[in-house]
Amino acid sequence: MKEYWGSLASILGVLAFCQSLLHVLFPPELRFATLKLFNRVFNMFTSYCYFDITEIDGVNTNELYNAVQLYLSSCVTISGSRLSLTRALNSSAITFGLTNNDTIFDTFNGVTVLWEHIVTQRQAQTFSWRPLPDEKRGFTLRIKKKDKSLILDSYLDYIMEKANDMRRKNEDRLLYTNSRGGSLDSRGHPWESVPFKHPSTFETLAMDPVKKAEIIEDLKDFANGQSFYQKTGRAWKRGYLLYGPPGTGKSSMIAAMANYLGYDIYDLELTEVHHNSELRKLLMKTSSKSIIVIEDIDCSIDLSNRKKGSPNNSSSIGSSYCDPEMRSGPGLSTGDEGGNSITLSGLLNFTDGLWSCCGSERIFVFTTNHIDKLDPALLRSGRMDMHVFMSYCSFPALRILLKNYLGNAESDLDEGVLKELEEVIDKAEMTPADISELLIKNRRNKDRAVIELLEALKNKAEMKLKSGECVREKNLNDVGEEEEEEEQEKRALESPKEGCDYEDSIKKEEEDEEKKIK
Ligand SMILES: Nc1ncnc2c1ncn2[C@@H]1O[C@H](COP(=O)(O)OP(=O)(O)OP(=O)(O)O)[C@@H](O)[C@H]1O
Ligand SMILES: [Mg+2]
Repeated sequence: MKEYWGSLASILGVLAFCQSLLHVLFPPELRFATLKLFNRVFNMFTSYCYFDITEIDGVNTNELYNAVQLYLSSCVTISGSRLSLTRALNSSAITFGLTNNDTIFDTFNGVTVLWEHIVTQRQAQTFSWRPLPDEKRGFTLRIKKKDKSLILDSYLDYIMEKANDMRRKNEDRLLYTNSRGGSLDSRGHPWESVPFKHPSTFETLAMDPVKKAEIIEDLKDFANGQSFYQKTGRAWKRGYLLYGPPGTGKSSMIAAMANYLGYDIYDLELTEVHHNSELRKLLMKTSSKSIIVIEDIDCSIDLSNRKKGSPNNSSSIGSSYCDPEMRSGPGLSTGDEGGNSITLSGLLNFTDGLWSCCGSERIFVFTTNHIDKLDPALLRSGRMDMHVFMSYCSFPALRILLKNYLGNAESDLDEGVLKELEEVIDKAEMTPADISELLIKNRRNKDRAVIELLEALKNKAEMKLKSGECVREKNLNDVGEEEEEEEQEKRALESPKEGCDYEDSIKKEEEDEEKKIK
């Protein structure tokens, strides 16, 4: 041990001697040039190149530093011996990062690179308009010289993209509304937002599994389809029309879509928009990766026919959304694209015109209870690419609801009861909303819940059957009466005798009248 300390002391002595020798040989003005020279010589012999990404670039925060930090948090496993944890504002997720002077290897396109997180104390505070942190932080990226041209640009692009994705997923998503009308907030923004916390997912959504899988696949293709849309010259957007009776899950489906893709939702209240130009401004202020929703579109705007009511092929709504008389009045619509009122054409341009392409990766979803009321122009592919019928509860959908509310695995349910449910469910025409209510009420007693549900379904099916029979009977009676009336009319027309009688009686009446006058 004594020897060890002895040799260490002599090494330190030699180093101190070298340092003073350097100071003598290289005065300060030469020192920098010498270091540069050393660096060059070192660079000539090393097979690596190094890139420094500092946290603060001059006085601005370096975006790339934050992106790298976030990106590396996806490479660092929780098993690491020491990790730094962060939770950003508006985020419910915790991310892991490298601590001071830690290193990590990453592989991109088959090339392995090394990242080092370097933290040093900042020298005495230099003058700055903005207070700088005490620590100087940065990442150093080490890449083999031969790989530099192969991956550097694409690797950094990939990191930025991945980090943006992660940031979006970690951040709470927002639900925007234009309920303030056309007025802007202090930042000139027409949308108001609240955190979006709807728990609906495709797993909890009760609908036909085949249709559900089709929609999920479509959404996945859309979200991963940037190059496809670029290649085919199409705007990167997609339209879904959800239609069906109330309580069949149209709004729940929108929430599930947003949760699946991690998109924000813009809930557009058309009745609050008064001009086409306002509609355009709202569109311009929506962000990419978002779902723009117009619920109950048939109630918000007269979409019966573009050609009807206006000389300019536009259906007017203006301030008269709910007044049928005013709605159909042709004089009301200016059809003015310049923006005196919202027109159907304005809405069509909103979804499919040139303006619809400002921003990208956007989904339009319209919902309605009455698809037949919508103008075919609105429904055509390119505007509404996928029409999804949300039907009354089917048997596969019922299974999902039972699992959601009662936690019933299929094996828990009695075979006989299942069979009865299957037989009666389609005849009952009950919505998932109605069934959900029944199940919530009895969720603490599973057996009772299933029995009551079965009873309710049977009653509803019976009522349906009876009302169906009544309607059929009434139709038959109506047809019978109509036929009889038709027969009488026919007879009246065909029978010349009856016709003569009628003429005779009129003649007789006239003669009586004359007699009276005389
Ligand atoms: N398909 C479904 N899957 C799961 N839950 C559903 C479904 N349909 C309805 N529900 C339940 O019923 C409630 C109402 O459903 P939702 O608001 O999605 O119906 P909707 O079709 O949008 O009705 P409306 O046409 O009246 O707007 C939801 O909160 C949800 O709990
Ligand atoms: Mg709804």
